[in-house]
Amino acid sequence: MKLVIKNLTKTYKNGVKAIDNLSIEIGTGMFGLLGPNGAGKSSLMRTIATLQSPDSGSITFGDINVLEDNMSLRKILGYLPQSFGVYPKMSAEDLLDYFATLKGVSNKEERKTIVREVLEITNLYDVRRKHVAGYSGGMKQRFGIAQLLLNNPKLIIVDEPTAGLDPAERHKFLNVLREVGSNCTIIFSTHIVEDVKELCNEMAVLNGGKILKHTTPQKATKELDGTIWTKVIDKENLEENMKLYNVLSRNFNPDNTLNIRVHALEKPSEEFIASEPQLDDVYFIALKQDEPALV
Ligand SMILES: Nc1ncnc2c1ncn2[C@@H]1O[C@H](COP(=O)(O)OP(=O)(O)OP(=O)(O)O)[C@@H](O)[C@H]1O
Repeated sequence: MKLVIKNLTKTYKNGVKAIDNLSIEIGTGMFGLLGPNGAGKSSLMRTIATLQSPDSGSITFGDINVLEDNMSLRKILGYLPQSFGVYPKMSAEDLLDYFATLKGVSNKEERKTIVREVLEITNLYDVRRKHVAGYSGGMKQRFGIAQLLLNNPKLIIVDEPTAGLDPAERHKFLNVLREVGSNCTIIFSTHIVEDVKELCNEMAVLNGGKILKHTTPQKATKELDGTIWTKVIDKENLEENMKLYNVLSRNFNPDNTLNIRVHALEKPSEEFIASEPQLDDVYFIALKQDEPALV
């Protein structure tokens, strides 16, 4: 099923336009929504999840007119907000059983089956009797996925789920999403480029409430072939290099020198070395092109 968003605009009461005439189509699979803090990711996700109304525009998912028929969407929606709040002192198994009851699974045996299934998918079966309140950050996020899977959703929205997870937990979490994502639409927001690279078959860069680029990770990096260059510089020379070249990013080396990455159609000068394009480059180029020109 396809999610189709047309001319969506959302302005908050304080006057901030968080979504600005945004249009996009998202098909089945893992879709990564990449953007810096304040880009409008959560605003877009909350609007799709029917938790807030836009000023104007339309959203459809398959045959469902999302803005006019909230309930039909909610039945097939799984949503994991940025922070899920405080968990009661209940075991994961009991809490999921309770959530399943709330979601309308009234038959006890049916609940038992679905709860076991979602615990297994999220790798929490062995710790099902532990209190969710005592889970690690990564386990809590996987529990978040377990709860949203209870109604077998066709559209899953997860808002920055890897923020604050250590590398091992992040890896486990992404594996769970990968497994879940094969036959539904998952929209996954993040400011970690690596998440999108590892997980998503499609992606968009969002900033200022607008889609700056909609592409696939493979296509986007291929487009940059032959245009990314690196050079080692002394940190004192950064400003000068920033003036001369289109510097996308810089990293410190152990000897306190800097490695700069530059975008240019031709080799900018002799000292530069050609470099393989990375998804980070795609992200920084999209954001830079959106910057107002410096006067
Ligand atoms: N309830 C609200 N009332 C007023 N302004 C808001 C509200 N929610 C978000 N904003 C503003 O809207 C803009 C977009 O915020 P949003 O949270 O959607 O961005 P985001 O990309 O999810 O950022 P983050 O990664 O920091 O969560 C920001 O300028 C933010 O301050």
